Amino acid sequence: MAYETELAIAQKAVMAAAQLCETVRRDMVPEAMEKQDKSPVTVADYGSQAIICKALSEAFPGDPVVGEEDAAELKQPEMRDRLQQVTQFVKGVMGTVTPEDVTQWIDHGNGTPAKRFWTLDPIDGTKGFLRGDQYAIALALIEDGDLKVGILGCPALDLGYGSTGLLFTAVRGEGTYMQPIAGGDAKQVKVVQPGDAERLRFVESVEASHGNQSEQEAVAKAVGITQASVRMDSQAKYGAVAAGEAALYLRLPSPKYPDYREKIWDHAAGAIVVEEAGGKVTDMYGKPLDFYSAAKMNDNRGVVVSNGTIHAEVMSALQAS
Ligand SMILES: Nc1ncnc2c1ncn2[C@@H]1O[C@H](COP(=O)(O)O)[C@@H](OP(=O)(O)O)[C@H]1O
Ligand SMILES: [Mg+2]
Ligand SMILES: [Mg+2]
Ligand SMILES: [Mg+2]
Repeated sequence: MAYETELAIAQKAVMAAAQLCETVRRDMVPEAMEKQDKSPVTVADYGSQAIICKALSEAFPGDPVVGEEDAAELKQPEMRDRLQQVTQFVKGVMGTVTPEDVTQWIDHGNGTPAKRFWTLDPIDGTKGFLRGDQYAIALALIEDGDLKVGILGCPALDLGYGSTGLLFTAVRGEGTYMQPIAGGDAKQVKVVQPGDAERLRFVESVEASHGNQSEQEAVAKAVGITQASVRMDSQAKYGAVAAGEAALYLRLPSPKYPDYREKIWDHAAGAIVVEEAGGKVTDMYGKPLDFYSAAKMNDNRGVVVSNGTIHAEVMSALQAS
């Protein structure tokens, strides 16, 4: 199997990060700290990035990591208690560590795209995490401009499989697998097959400002989806499409933020998980997502994720609208 070592190490790291995130939600009411761009971050986002970056830096010291968070704010003197808190949670998962270790590991995630690199969202859907809803830990390996490995940990996702917490893994050319985070067998998953009317559902963000819900509804209707959307935070939406529980995920630019550009860590892991399950991922104009030029996907607008068979129809509906 290709990328066996990468997958094993990344999967173990994502599992450990998931354990930290769930511990934070169990032990405290996580509080949002505000980043410079006004978006929220929590001790769990920092702890998760520390754990995963440590594992990657040890196993693959030459690979840059393009992660969402950095430790600049956490290193400020007035943040000492917060850093202490993050350190305690990281300790709980991996034993002895110092605050300096933690900030160094987090900053290992300040890399830039290269011939081969990882991209990491330590908690995708921080707002969902804070609300007690869905969130995901998303890690992907990009080589020569192509997604090669993706790991998507969804600690609060169940999809009716009887155990809460699902992990999706994908290696290019080798399919997508889903397994319970709590332990158990991995099974291969496939997107919705044509004609499966019951699963012809669409998913979108809970946060209205992360998309354009009225246009998303109109497009879904135009391609024959009659059920109301399922709203879900984070890349768990990609998991739902990969597992065949939804046929479409629409993320159209919010009219409130016309200049917003999607970030690679918000889509990389999810995209390979869906593609390897037989689905298709493009921007709203049908262009492939650019995961290698920069952290911001400057030349893409919106994201459309489908089971593949309805993709062309969705593109026509978008053109018409
Ligand atoms: N105006 C906007 N349009 C699209 N995505 C946005 C956005 N503002 C923030 N986001 C992204 O939406 C992600 C959450 O996605 P979702 O809405 O699917 O749960 C956030 O990831 P983080 O939570 O990792 O910061 C953030 O990167
Ligand atoms: Mg964020
Ligand atoms: Mg994110
Ligand atoms: Mg995040």
